[in-house]
Amino acid sequence: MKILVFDEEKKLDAYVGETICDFIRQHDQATIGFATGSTPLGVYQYFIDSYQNHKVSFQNVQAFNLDEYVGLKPEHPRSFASAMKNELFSHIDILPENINALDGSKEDMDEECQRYETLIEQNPIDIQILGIGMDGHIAYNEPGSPLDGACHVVNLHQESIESSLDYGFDHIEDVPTQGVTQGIGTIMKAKQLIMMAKGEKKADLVKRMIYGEVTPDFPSSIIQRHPSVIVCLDRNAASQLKEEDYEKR
Ligand SMILES: N[C@@H]1[C@@H](O)[C@H](O)[C@@H](COP(=O)(O)O)O[C@@H]1O
Repeated sequence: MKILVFDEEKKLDAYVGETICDFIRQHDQATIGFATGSTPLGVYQYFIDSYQNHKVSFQNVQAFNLDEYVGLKPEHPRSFASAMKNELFSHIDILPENINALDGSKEDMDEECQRYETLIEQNPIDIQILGIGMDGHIAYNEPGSPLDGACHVVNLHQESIESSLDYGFDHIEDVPTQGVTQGIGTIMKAKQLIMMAKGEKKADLVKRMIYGEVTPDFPSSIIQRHPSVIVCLDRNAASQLKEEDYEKR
C-alpha cells in the first residue's frame, strides 16, 4: 500500500486528478469508478479544468458510480446520480451512454443489483476512487457487510443517515433509510484503488483502516488486502499515522 500525505489540499486533488488523467490519456479505453461525498470534489474540479484546458478528453471513459439511495429516481436532485452529473459529468465530454449507475428506484432491486454486477464484470474498473464514511464504510457497505459481497441493498446506519444532511437534504426524515451499493467484493475487483481522506474528523478512521484488523466491522479495512492501493491524505487525516509509514508530498 502506498500512503501519500499532502501538505495542501490542492496538491492532493491535483495528484489524484493527474494520475487518473494520465491513465485516460495512455489508454484507448478507461473505466473509472467514481465516489460521491465531499472528499473527491476537488479532484472532479481538476478533471473539469483539465478538460476545459484541452488537456484531457473523457470520450473514451466508461464511468461507474459506487452507490445510490434506494427510493430516489436517478433524476431526483438528491440522488447520487444527480450529484455526479452536477459535480462532474455535465461539465466534461463523457458520453451519456458511458455513465453507469445503480438505479435505486427499480421495483426489483435484486435484478438491478445483478444487472450492475454483471456490467462491472464485463467492464472491469481500472481505477476506483474511494472515500471513507464516518462509521468506516466504503461506498455504502456499512459495518457488518460481507467482505466478498456483490452489489446489494443495505439498511443505512444512523451515522450515514445523519451524514446525508451534508449532501443537501433539509430534514433527516427526507433521507432514504436504504442504499444500494457495489459490494466490497465488487470494489476489490477494481485493478487499482485510490482511497482519499481529508480532515481531522477522519484521522481515527484512517488509523483503523490502515493498522486495524481486516474485518466486516470496519469495511474500509479491506483495502489492506488489495494488491494496488494508493491512500491519499491531507495532514489532518494522517495525524494518527506513524511518519515512517507514509511519503510526504
Ligand atoms: N456513500 C458515500 C461514500 O461513497 C463516500 O465515500 C463517503 C464519504 O463521504 P465524504 O467524502 O463526504 O466524507 O460517504 C458517503 O456516504
